[in-house]
Amino acid sequence: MTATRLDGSVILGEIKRDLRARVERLAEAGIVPGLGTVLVGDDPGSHWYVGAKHKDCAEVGIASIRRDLPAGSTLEEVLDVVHELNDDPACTGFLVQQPTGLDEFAILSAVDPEKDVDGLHPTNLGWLVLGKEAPLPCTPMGCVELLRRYDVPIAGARVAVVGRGITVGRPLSLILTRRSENATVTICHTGTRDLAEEVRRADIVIGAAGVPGLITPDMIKPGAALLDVGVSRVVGADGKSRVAGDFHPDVVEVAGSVSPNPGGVGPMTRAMLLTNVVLAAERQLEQAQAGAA
Ligand SMILES: Nc1nc2c(c(=O)[nH]1)N[C@@H](CN(C=O)c1ccc(C(=O)N[C@@H](CCC(=O)O)C(=O)O)cc1)CN2
Repeated sequence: MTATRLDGSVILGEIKRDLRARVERLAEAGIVPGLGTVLVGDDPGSHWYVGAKHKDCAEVGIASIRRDLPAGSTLEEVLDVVHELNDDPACTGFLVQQPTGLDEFAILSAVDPEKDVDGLHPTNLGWLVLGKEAPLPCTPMGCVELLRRYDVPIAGARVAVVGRGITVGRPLSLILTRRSENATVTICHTGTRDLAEEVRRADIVIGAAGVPGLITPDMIKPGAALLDVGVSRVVGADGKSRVAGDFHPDVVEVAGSVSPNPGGVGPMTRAMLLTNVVLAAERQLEQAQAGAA
């Protein structure tokens, strides 16, 4: 079987084109969306992610506000920058790049929920639980959008989400069980008695455990769609570091479709971030127009 490649880079390009048109319409109304990022420390991966986000913004016409803090910054110093961005009218939405090595809950809670383009503020996660509209987390929405764009049936599908983290596994399972998605979801984690059995039943498998090669070909139902969210770094026999996903590479022999890694869910995470920034700006325009009427 030759698995279809669920190419996130191609979809990122399409989404950027659509967003550029929406940003132009906002500009006609006098609004320039602005994305703020807060980066703590000198982790090369985090620097790459933040740099990529600002490059994406430039291509779409979104202004960039970048606050880089040195390693060893305190929680208070990070919170000062968060409060500054909460109050900055040029900043439509912002995020604090994770991990910071600090109290992530205190940081997430300090972000103005209306500017929370990561969709990870407790209030916004609460709205998701309640089924109300609010900014949605970027990686989970990226997974759903990737499946939609490649016409992978979601309604009625059995989905195994491997990983129960706050940024991916848990919110993704909530999104997939909304009426608009209508999937049946099993969340697998370190306490799952028989991972292979749970995964083998699934039409769609999301690997979000961060354990390289955890999900092997014998666990895959023939024809299933696989999304790899794992971004562990391993050193190969050549001594070079590379990204290793949660799926064993040979799963392509059994699956119907597979997201490459890199090039799958990562670019979709960036696409959803841009979408959240534009949506936040559109909401702010609507509120301003309603206030003026
Ligand atoms: N505040 C947040 N922090 C983090 C998030 C997040 O959603 N919000 N997610 C991850 C990192 N992340 C976004 O910030 C992210 C991950 C991957 C990519 C990406 O495009 N990856 C490329 C390959 C990169 C490589 O070669 O290493 C790909 O998959 O093709 C973008 C953003 C943790 N922190």
